[in-house]
Amino acid sequence: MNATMQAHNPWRAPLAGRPLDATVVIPGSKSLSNRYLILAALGGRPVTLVGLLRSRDTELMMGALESFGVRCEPDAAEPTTVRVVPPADGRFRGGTDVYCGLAGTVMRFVPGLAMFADGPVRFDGDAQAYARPMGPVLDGLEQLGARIEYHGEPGRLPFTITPPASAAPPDGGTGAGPATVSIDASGSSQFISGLLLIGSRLPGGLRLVHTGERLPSLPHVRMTVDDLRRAGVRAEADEAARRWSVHPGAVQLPDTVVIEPDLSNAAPFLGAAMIAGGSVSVPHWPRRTTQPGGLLPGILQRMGARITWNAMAWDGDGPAVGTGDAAGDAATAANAPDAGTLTVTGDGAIHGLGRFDLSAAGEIAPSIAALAALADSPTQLVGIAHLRGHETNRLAALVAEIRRIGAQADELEDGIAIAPAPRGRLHGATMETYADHRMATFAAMIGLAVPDVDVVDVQTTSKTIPDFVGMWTAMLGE
Ligand SMILES: O=C(O)C1=C[C@@H](OP(=O)(O)O)[C@@H](O)[C@H](O)C1
Ligand SMILES: C=C(OP(=O)(O)O)C(=O)O
Repeated sequence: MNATMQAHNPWRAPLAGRPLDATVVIPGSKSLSNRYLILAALGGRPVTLVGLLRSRDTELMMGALESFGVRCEPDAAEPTTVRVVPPADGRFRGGTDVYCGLAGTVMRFVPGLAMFADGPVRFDGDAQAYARPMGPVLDGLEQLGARIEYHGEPGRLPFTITPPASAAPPDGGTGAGPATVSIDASGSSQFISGLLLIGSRLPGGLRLVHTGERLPSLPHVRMTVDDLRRAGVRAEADEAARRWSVHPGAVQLPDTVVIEPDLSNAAPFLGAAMIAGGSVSVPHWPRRTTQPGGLLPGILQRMGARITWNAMAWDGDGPAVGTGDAAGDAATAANAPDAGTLTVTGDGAIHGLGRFDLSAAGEIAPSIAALAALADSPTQLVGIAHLRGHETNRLAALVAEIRRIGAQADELEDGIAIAPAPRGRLHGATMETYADHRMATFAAMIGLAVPDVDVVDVQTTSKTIPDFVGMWTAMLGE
């Protein structure tokens, strides 16, 4: 079915007929995949990425890198293994076009690479991407000496970046000291990550100051710092002062990097166990992670789920090795593998969260909102004003779709208030998805409990999941 037919033929979300008993293998993390692709491109020798996400956002990233002269070579037998070969002279090709689609990680991370191109680079994306904020990351590049020409609205796609002659920032060009850049990243953590990723390639390194009141998605900034360190870069964070610094030097990932599953994309599947009852297991769940999806087990537990990791109970922060024998517990913890199987078990009862700050993990808000709409008490998700600049205005979209099925929801200044109705009072509807992958998985979750839910353009899930419908129906045993 092509995209036009999809739009006219919504997908009937399957109702869960019985409790679940499924294991779901989740593809690689979008955020880690696109960071490692960039760090590999900035290196001096090839890197093999194992478990790379192959979906629209990572294809767009690889397309962008290839237009700069980087080679991305998927393994013929295993396409999620990709060898990234940076240009021999370390210089990116300019005079080229980058298409960002609707991918925040492409539109906010790739402009920094244009600093090292040998000519101007023009950036464009989906019409809907023109609404996403871009200004602060581009202001940051201007502070580093780039020239930005906006072809539409200032601070938005499309635009052209002309790099400085030597990627030498005006105030740090001699390499004597770091360039200092001040930006307001309250609209997206990706503005910070996009600048930190290139900091070590600037002659004197980079000192970055966030001037705004709020900083969303802090785990994603920590992920960037962690990944830079993995690539041998000295990076420091003073989160209290909202300052980061990256020392100048080479970027080189290990020869092989294994990518964790996308824990945020696990949310609809794990949440399904709570809605339908029964269990859903996700293998390869890391014991420790920088992904914000690492907060999911704790949140789902609070909403009433029973959680285990490798058959050990979850204590809110991680696997509890609670046998009561302290010495034995310490030994078990030390010997625990780096990854194990996370299992969520539910009985259909879901508790609201009350007032809950989700600023650390805004990208899982749609999945939590689906659970909240089916819960037995209200939830207010706060700290997520910046969701208005995600793939769509997610606060408005969630309010519209929750009301459409007969529950109550209202936009707050920095979030959404959800007042569930008893499940029997909810009713089916054709649910809009606004070209937003997470609004499609939100609708699929609702459809597990509410009959006759049709999902418009379910294919939009391919932004970060290559075969959502196949995975969902397999989970349901259909
Ligand atoms: O750096 C990243 O990989 C991401 C950061 C977050 O962006 P925001 O800070 O704009 O929410 C997140 O929502 C997005 O899905 C991925
Ligand atoms: C906000 C998201 O994506 P992006 O990387 O496009 O910002 C998301 O995946 O929820």
